[in-house]
Amino acid sequence: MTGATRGAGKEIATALGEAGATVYVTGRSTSGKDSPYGGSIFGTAQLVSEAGGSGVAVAVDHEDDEAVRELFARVHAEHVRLDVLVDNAAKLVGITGPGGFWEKPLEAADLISVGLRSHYVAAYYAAPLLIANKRGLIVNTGHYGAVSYHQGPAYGAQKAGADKMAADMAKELRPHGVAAVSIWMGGLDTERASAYLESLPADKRPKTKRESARFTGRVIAALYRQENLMSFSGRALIGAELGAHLGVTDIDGSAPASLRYEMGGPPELHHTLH
Ligand SMILES: NC(=O)c1ccc[n+]([C@@H]2O[C@H](COP(=O)([O-])OP(=O)(O)OC[C@H]3O[C@@H](n4cnc5c(N)ncnc54)[C@H](O)[C@@H]3O)[C@@H](O)[C@H]2O)c1
Repeated sequence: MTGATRGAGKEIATALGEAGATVYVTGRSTSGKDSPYGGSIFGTAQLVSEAGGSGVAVAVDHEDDEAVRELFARVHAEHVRLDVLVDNAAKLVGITGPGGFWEKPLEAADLISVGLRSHYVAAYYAAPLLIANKRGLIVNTGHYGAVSYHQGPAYGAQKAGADKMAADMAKELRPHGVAAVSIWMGGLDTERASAYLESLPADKRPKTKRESARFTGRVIAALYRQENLMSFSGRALIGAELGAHLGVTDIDGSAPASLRYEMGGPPELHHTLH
């Protein structure tokens, strides 16, 4: 689980812990004090273990290819097998706020590095382990911004790129029984997103119901258990629709709403699944 000190990654990791998984939790922060949003790899690893799994904190900067190689070498040395890679680490800096992309910090483009290139690098080192297992799943955390305007061109390129990367990886991994998908999440009340929304005037805050990233983690766990896992491979999937298909509900028992008709989406599940 990459990029799991806080936000979506923390909740997805915890849900995988609920499913009994050993989860290698990556990120840079070991103290939670180096980000305004808090959160550390140790904090998340503890949540995974408290949820019923086994959390392993590994400090990894996903800009550092060698650190990523060492991560998977460690997974191999300690467990030999790997079932699921969730690629989620994302450098979301300078993206939000008013103005055109040229008026915001150039750092926004770093999302292509940590958020897209980093997904490729993690999958590159994870693939041999997943292939050796003869069954596996790579998930890129995604969003409707892949097909509609959301937070500008860097965000859109990263989201569309992550979907295409999953599709093309899926083609090459299929003969090995390894699936690759993107799962689009709706609006989440993460620490970073909540701080941003609170900075907006009340009438500018989105009215759509939020979903939890724990839900996404539960959907990933359920997807991995499907006998027909490979029939999902290569697709961008709206988490709310996939959850409904797999019978997964959110932590409050509700069914998150698909935002397909507000924000666009990929082909509907029932069009291509059999
Ligand atoms: N928050 C939402 O509402 C929402 C909705 C849909 C999709 N998403 C997507 O989910 C993903 C995660 O979003 P989030 O809201 O949890 O963001 P976040 O900023 O809260 O979390 C990003 C994670 O990536 C980590 N990270 C950043 N740079 C890193 C690096 N160099 N090395 C290692 N880890 C690094 C951070 O430490 C953090 O753990 C993003 O792609 C985002 O666009 C978010």
